[in-house]
Amino acid sequence: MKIGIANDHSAVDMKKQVVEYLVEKGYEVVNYGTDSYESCPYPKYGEKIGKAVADGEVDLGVAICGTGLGISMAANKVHGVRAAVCSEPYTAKMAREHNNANVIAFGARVIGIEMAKMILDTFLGAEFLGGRHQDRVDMIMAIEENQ
Ligand SMILES: O=C[C@H](O)[C@H](O)[C@H](O)COP(=O)(O)O
Repeated sequence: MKIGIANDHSAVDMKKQVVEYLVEKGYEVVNYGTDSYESCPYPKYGEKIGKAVADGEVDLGVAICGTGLGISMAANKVHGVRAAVCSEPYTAKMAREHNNANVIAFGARVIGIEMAKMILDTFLGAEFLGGRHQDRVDMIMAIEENQ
């Protein structure tokens, strides 16, 4: 499975640790930046990871900023993206099983690397359940179509 990852300046160190972890686990990881500590706008990186997922360059995305909020908001503006901010594993599991999230986001200023690893393990190990959840996800995507 190919995982894309993008972050702003607040999450460079966490991104490096996450990439190392995912590569160790056997995932192919594509880094969309930033790798600089210089202040930068999170919407740029939210759009990058959103487009990478929407265009099928990667199977799933990881988005990290200070809180996970801004970068996920930006990613969610890309057609076809369902980005979910998670600070613990239960939400990460539901994000995949119920919401078919294709981008997971978290905050480098909110959680530590060990929690990030647990969240990623849970998210990447879960599968969309379909059924009644498919209808609801279809309704989310229909909102985009109707704009
Ligand atoms: O949602 C936004 C993110 O948490 C950003 O990482 C944060 O706003 C950046 O803040 P600062 O410019 O103070 O580093």
